[in-house]
Amino acid sequence: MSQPIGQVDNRIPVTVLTGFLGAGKTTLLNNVLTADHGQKIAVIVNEFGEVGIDNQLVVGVDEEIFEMNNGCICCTVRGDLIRILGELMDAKKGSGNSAKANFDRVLIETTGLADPAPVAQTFFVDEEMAEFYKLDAIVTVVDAKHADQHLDDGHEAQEQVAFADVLLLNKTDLVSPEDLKKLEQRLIAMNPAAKLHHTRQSQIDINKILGIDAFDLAKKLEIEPGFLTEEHHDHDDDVFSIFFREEQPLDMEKLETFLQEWLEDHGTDTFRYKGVLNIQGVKQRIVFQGIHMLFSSYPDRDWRSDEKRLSEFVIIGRNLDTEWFNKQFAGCVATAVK
Ligand SMILES: Nc1nc2c(ncn2[C@@H]2O[C@H](COP(=O)(O)OP(=O)(O)OP(=O)(O)O)[C@@H](O)[C@H]2O)c(=O)[nH]1
Repeated sequence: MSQPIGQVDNRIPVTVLTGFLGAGKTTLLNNVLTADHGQKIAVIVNEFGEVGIDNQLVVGVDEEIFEMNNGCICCTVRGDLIRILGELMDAKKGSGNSAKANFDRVLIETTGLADPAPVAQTFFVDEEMAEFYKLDAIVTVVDAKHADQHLDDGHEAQEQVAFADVLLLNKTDLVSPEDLKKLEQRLIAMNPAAKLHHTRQSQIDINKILGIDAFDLAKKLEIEPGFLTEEHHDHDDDVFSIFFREEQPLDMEKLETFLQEWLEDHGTDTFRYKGVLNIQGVKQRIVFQGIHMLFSSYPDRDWRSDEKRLSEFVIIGRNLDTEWFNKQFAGCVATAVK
């Protein structure tokens, strides 16, 4: 909803952070949350899969993180999004839980499988939402290494690029300058209006992504004339997730060996795998990150004495053999230390 000319727009700005699985959204979110900007940001995180791993990977800061799991923000959990936004709005207006009122902008990280259009739609179709919130920009993180594959393959990645107000062409360290140029041209052809920045580790001056007043409803209606009225359910139904949880310590080598074996033949269909692991003999949590054939792990903070040590791991992709994975995971439990 636009404001009459001359009237100050006091609405709460909302930034929607999108980008395909593993592109660098959580990395960007962490950069924003740790940057010195003095703003209070209410963060809403949505993950595909029953259990969120991202909430464990988001830096510990004052901001409250609202999690929405078990579904995709653009369909099954859109009700959750509206509820959380409603609660935040009530708190700010003084009629709700005052503990939630301490924010001056909202940042929504969507799952990599989400179509941003219905998320954006939320801020236009409901009058109360539209009066209180203003969609500031849709920021799409693009994985320079895997973008061509994702754009060839799926509708969601294309929508994420087409709907962006800002495109962060991330992971520029993983591709040659020639490939980067080609990809940049492809992105510009798909969405000439978006501002495009090259990034590594999603490093960007936050003034280029927050408070930029870039969302232009008229332009979005040109791309998708049914934007305000249509139901958007263009999902690739073949994509699903497998979740694994184990309280006994794991053997890292066994985990890497079976993943390697799987990826040799199924790397293309294995979009994203990640987890926080309890590894035998290691006093830190091990964060594991994988995207197609590329994976790595690193020690994070020490396990705290007041928390349960456990491993949680999720794999998202197509044609995943759930039975095989469950067996392999179970086989990764470390044998007792001698
Ligand atoms: N080489 C390289 N790796 C990066 C870069 N940016 C992020 N990564 C890594 O890519 C992996 C995925 O990053 P995330 O920020 O978790 O990606 P995401 O988009 O939040 O992932 P999902 O929420 O699972 O869709 C992590 O291991 C990051 O450290 C980069 O510029 N270069």
